[in-house]
Amino acid sequence: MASPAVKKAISEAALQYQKPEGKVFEYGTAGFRMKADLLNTVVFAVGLLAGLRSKKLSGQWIGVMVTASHNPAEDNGVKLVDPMGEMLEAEWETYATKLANAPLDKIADVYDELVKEIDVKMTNPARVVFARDTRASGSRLVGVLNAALTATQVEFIDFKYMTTPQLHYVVRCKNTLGTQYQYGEPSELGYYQKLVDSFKKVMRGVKVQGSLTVDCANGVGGPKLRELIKLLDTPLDIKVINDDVINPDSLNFECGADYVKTKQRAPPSSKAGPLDRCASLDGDADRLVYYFSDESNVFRLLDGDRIATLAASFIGDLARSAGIASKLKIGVVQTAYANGASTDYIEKVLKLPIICTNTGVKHLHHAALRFDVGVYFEANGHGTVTFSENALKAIKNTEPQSPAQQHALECLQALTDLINQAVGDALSDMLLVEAILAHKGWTPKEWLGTYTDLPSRLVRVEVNDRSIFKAYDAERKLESPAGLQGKIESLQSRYHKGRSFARASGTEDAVRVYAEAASRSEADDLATRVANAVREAGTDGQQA
Ligand SMILES: CC(=O)N[C@H]1[C@@H](OP(=O)(O)O)O[C@H](CO)[C@@H](O)[C@@H]1O
Ligand SMILES: [Mg+2]
Repeated sequence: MASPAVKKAISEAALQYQKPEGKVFEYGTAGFRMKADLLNTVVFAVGLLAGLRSKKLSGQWIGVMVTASHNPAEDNGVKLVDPMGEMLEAEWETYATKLANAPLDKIADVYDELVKEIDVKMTNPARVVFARDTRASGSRLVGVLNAALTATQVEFIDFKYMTTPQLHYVVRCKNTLGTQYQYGEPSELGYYQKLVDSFKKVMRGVKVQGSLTVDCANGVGGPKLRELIKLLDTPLDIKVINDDVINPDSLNFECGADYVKTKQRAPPSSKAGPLDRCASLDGDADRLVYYFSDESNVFRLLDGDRIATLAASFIGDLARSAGIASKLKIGVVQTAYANGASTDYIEKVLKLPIICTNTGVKHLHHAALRFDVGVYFEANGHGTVTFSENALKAIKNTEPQSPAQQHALECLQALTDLINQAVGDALSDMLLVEAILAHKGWTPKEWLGTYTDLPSRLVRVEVNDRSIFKAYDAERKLESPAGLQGKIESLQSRYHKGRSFARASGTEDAVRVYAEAASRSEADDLATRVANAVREAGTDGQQA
């Protein structure tokens, strides 16, 4: 039970805020995310829950990240990070939703009910670390978080500005400090040092060709990348662009990974020439996509599917050279949004198993852990590679019989440090891609040449109530509204290599339609037709 003093402190602190009328909050794919003006009471609730989560886990550090990633500058959001740097456990999402929707004059009672329901030992310590991206509303929201943590007597550290993956890193470091699993120094400098040291090891004997232009979405990734570059005295010529964090409106505006992926074009500000290697981060630097203009000035995208195939093929080759391929189950995790050509390439050329999961990295991460080396990326560029205990042991304990084998083992060892094990991380993924291209001696052109993407189209359809769109089979099919799935299947069967699906977005009030087919016009046509069918099904109820 919460003490009367704590309940009183919660009630008093809560009274400073006002709940937006008629708004129902839900902890979704990426925590809570909406217009920043509406978030005070939500952040307050998340602060309360973070303390409870830590107490429930005997005082392990819990993270709170204030960010709305690739959303417009006026939005913001908040999400919780579990002790090993993973996303919040699913069951606790419902507690977050419950607390966020509690009326303010009852919030202390709802908090107390949760303490009983979850069976939290209130005498346990509670520890929280938090950080935020560069959004203007961040400082106000961090103030609210501070008020909730103070009211519930939680020990906390404010890491100020950080990328989302940096905060995940710090959480994992804090909770493994002094153990045999110590992940690194729990500081921003510790994060850079780990990346820089491992990158140097991976790069032994190889050289990066040409420069890399990195578009930082005018978000927190810009200043952080500059810090990383300062420490990276390895020859890597990085040109940082779109790193304006002074003008708050520039965040994600006509730049960033989401812009590049959805518009399938480079940011207009890009001055890169033909065949120049370019990359874009998103607003909180957990997504990365690569691209370039070819000789005919045609834009070429190298998205998350490409990063996954590149990483899987490289790690597979290394495991063979290291003589441990038979001990490692390497697999790839994708979502329905993965381009069909990438799926084909993984199955037929790389000959690796694939798991398809629901959208949202927590689903992919979870599935990746079923492999010794689990390569997971969403097509939009969010992902990483996980290594199992068994993989780490095999890499560490194998006695090399030749210099080549030793080199491969050392390279694999360094990769386990270079790759962020907690969560997808644009800066870490970028160094990974640079290292692989250097090892393979590839320009982006050779990388693109591994397979040919099927033309695809993503359409956003606004409907009255997206909750009626219920998906199954890793969101590749719809069970309701009745009859819609049949229509989609009949439409896609009319196109060569046609594949289409629709699902309710977890982060926006819309239904997303994806379509791919053998040609651009067929993919566009299929997307339009399925979108029309979705629109009709979404308004049927109202017309009747
Ligand atoms: C098609 C697409 O890109 N969907 C995104 C988007 O989810 P939706 O549930 O589709 O809104 O935001 C998620 C959180 O950032 C991200 O994980 C996911 O990949
Ligand atoms: Mg992001």
